[in-house]
Amino acid sequence: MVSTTNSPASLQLQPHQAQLQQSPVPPASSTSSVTSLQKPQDALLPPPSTPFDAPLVNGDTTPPSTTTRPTAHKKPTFTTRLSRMFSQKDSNVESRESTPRSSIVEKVPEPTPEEGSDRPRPANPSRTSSKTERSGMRNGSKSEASKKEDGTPLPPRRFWVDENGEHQHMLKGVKRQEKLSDMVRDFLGGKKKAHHEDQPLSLMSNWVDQIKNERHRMASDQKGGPNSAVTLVEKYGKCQEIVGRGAFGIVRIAHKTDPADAKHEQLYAVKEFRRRPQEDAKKYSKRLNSEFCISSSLRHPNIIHTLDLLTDAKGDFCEVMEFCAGGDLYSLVLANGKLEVAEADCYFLQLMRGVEYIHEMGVAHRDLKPENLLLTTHGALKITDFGNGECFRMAWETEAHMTAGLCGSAPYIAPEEYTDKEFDPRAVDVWACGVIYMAMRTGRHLWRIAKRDDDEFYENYIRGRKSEEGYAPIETLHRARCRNVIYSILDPIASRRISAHQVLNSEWGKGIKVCRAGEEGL
Ligand SMILES: Nc1ncnc2c1ncn2[C@@H]1O[C@H](COP(=O)(O)OP(=O)(O)OP(=O)(O)O)[C@@H](O)[C@H]1O
Repeated sequence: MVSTTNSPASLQLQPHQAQLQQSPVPPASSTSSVTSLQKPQDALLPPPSTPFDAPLVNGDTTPPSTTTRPTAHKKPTFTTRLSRMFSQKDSNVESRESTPRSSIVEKVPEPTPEEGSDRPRPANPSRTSSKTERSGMRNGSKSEASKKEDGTPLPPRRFWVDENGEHQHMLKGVKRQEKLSDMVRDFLGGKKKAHHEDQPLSLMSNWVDQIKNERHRMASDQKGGPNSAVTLVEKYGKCQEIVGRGAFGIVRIAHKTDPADAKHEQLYAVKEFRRRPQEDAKKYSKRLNSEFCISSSLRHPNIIHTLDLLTDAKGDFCEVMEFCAGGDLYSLVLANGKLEVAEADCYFLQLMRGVEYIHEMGVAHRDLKPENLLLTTHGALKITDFGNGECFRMAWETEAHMTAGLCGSAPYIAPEEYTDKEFDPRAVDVWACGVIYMAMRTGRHLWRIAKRDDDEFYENYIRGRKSEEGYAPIETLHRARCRNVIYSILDPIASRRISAHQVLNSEWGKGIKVCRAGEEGL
């Protein structure tokens, strides 16, 4: 039986994590120097960080250590490794299936002859299945889990399965942020520090500098006060609390009172764009317009709904979006450690639906990462931040344009981006989705950077995926059909990688249950 609650965070290692630790991480060289600052979740919080994030400019072919993207300056270099949080119990027990060797992902492109040995690995036929394991979590109503045996209240559950087999999410962004604040306080106060400082792939690594940096920025923000543009305020209400920070902008909640019912407020997220250093007015407005043009033309339950682009009193552009009160996926994983299997699967499927949709529309995101996946309180996932978005096919075209250059955050960047050759931007989005899925399932990154010479974890992966044993972190995904899809997504040969459409049509993809909120985007 598996708990479905927000289990108390602990610092336990999972087996594959222990295994990972045995491999010393190469000294933080190129990757550490491009570590990027992550977004804070609210005004109280320092920005959570992934240790190896490196936002890189589209078209920038310099190595990550010398990224030229101005946004990288917001994210300081970190070498300090802090602790991470893992669920105390292994709450991710999932079904083990016996799948015949031939049963791999449907419609997975056939390997090219020269790559024949490196293909989605067959299932281990010795794996057994069990009904209990298949359920993957404790069933029951929300109230059922509200008290412990001794009568003391349990923390509210973020995920559970109803008796009818449907699951539900209940996310409290603010609560999670409080938890993160506590963690920050602990770290600053010197508590819990040493235990896992040296975990190389921790999502929690390298916080301290970010915390300092964030405090500094918050102090300077308070001087300017909230956005006060009349038109913006009139249309969407007053911008108040900060819900997030990006590279050069902050995101606030605007509260608009319903004219028909003064008791009701409509909330919007307002992203304020700041000009990057060395960005002239023309470039600035072009950047924002292209982000706005892309995002406002997309309508899908799993894509953030962008409503408007306005300037505020200071002349800064502000993008108005629907507000997602559940926070972002990064904070969820950071605060809770690895997610439940069905929970992660639900988010993953929503992500793939969003990605399939944008690809059909001729748009690649090019910066998919948990920070850019927003959640509603009921668990609808929405892709946001099209600042690096790319139109690879115009409406009148049938063929996709290839692209070149590094773009995104290091742990999520596909290997072909490090080559001089042009590549399909859709495939790099799909690669990032595979890394994101693994982050949800393990609570950590697979590697710092997908470069064999620079990252031992990635090197091990490339070797492992060809071997009978497979790659340990992926092998912990007990369902063969799931593993096969993940291996097919994380195929280092981009031309062979499966598409979002194929993921959705795989045996595993078709079997994933999405919650109602996720179906409807509510
Ligand atoms: N619509 C929204 N609802 C709720 N929170 C949001 C919304 N949009 C953004 N946020 C929060 O703000 C954070 C920063 O937003 P976003 O990624 O769009 O900024 P950015 O400047 O483009 O970031 P970067 O360029 O660093 O990737 C998000 O990670 C999220 O936590």
